[in-house]
Formats: sequence, C-alpha cells, structure tokens
Amino acid sequence: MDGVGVRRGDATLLSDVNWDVELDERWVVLGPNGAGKTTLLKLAGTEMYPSDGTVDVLGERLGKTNVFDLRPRIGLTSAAFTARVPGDELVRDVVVSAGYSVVGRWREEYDDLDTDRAAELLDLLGVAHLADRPFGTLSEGERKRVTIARALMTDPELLLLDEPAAGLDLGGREDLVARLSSLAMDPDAPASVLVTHHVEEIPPGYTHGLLLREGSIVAQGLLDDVLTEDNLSKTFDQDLELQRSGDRYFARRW
Ligand SMILES: Nc1ncnc2c1ncn2[C@@H]1O[C@H](COP(=O)(O)OP(=O)(O)OP(=O)(O)O)[C@@H](O)[C@H]1O
Repeated sequence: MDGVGVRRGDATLLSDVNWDVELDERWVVLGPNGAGKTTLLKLAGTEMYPSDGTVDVLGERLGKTNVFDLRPRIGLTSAAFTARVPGDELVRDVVVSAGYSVVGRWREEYDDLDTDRAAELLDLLGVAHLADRPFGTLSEGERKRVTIARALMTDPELLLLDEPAAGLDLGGREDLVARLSSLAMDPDAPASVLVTHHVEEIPPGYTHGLLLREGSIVAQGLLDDVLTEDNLSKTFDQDLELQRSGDRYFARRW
C-alpha cells in the first residue's frame, strides 16, 4: 500500500498508509476498536478500493485488475463472511466449496482431491469430527476453525484473518493460537495478516507488527521492535505494561 487513504463521507477510516507485506512474512495488525483494522484487511482482500493512493495485491493493482481473478489467491476469514454462511450447510461443504469460490454446497459431487483436501484441513484445525454437522449448529470457536480451514482450501498466497480468536474461551483461544503458530512456522504457508485487539492472541511465529490508531499507523516493522510498552500505550491511549513470557505477549494497565 502506498499513500493509502480511505474516506467515507466526512469520516477518515485510514490515512497515509504505507505498508508492504512480503510473501514469507506473517503480520499482526493490532489496534483498538474503530482503528481501521478491518478496513485495512478489506483493501488487502480486494473487497474495497482506496480513496487515495495505490494498493497492489499479489502483484496486481486494485482498480486495474479483475478482482474476481485475484480473490481465489486470497484466503479470508471474517465475522462478516461467517455470518453469510447458511446455517444448514454441512461443514465439509463450507470448506470444499471455497475451491469453487461459492459459499456452501454448489455441486452434487466434488472432485476427490478437493474432498480429501477439505478433510485434511478440517483435521489440521482440529475439527475433522464436525465434517457432517450443519454449520449453524457449531459453537463460535468451531465456526472460526472451519472458516480458517475454508480460507486455506484454495492454497492461497495470502491469508487474511480478521480477529480469529474473538469470542473464544481460554482453552479455545490457546488451541487456536497454537494451530496458527504451527501454520505460521510452516515455510510453505502463505503470507499472513492477522488482525487482533489482544497481544495475548499473537501466535508465535508471527514476524511483523503494525499498530493502528484512528486510521493512522503508530508503528510497523519487526514484531520485537514494534511491540513495546510505549507503542502499545500510544496505540490504546493508556499506560500499558507489556510482558513477554517465552514467545507470548501479555499486556495490562499499569
Ligand atoms: N461506511 C462508513 N462510513 C463512515 N464510517 C465508517 C464506515 N465504515 C466504517 N466506518 C468507521 O471507520 C472506523 C474504522 O472501522 P474498522 O471496521 O476498519 O475498524 P476496526 O479497527 O476493524 O474496528 P473493530 O476492532 O471494532 O472491529 C470506525 O470508526 C467505523 O465506524
């Protein structure tokens, strides 16, 4: 992104964003409610165009490329997508249909390769036992994992995760963080951007951080350099204490 701004009416959602994500990088985007994190992810996911500046995604410039060709190369999970999945769709169909860029069951028969891949991904996310359940009967945490499996179904070059751990209980969060960490450390995994409000949700293996506040970047770069008490306090506009324990981060108010 180069000089990117997003405006809606009088509101400035993002301003002067300059940001590069390389294919071997895993980025965390951290910021308070309303900071512009989802807007940033929508630009990266080709779901929105900038008002100012330029956005290049996987070598293609938004506004000069057919986004429908680009989207299968991007895996995206968000609450908005999850809400669009029909409740009566079977979990395995929710995942396998990603290969056909549709939500839910589309064809009576899918290729064996696709169904095998979907089963493998459900297993990777620890939800293989839910394959035959209607999506609408799953808990919040189970839905998150299924949609991440779907996002990986097309072997995307870019994985965008909007608050994957939101709404999960402690065990669910820890399990998901561990799975996302394994994925982050896999050299064949796609470039990833994970949006969160909480430093506790940063999976080990994530390499870079971007801190956002009121539509502007507070800091960006290598996670270890960027995640400081000073930067975190500026981002959340209060004095925060940051602790690091092993490869995890924890924060609280002083
Ligand atoms: N169409 C719009 N018109 C005006 N303001 C908007 C519009 N869409 C989003 N906003 C505002 O832009 C700001 C950034 O929204 P965004 O969803 O990107 O934030 P966020 O950092 O993802 O927030 P959260 O953590 O609460 O999900 C918010 O204040 C939101 O109210």
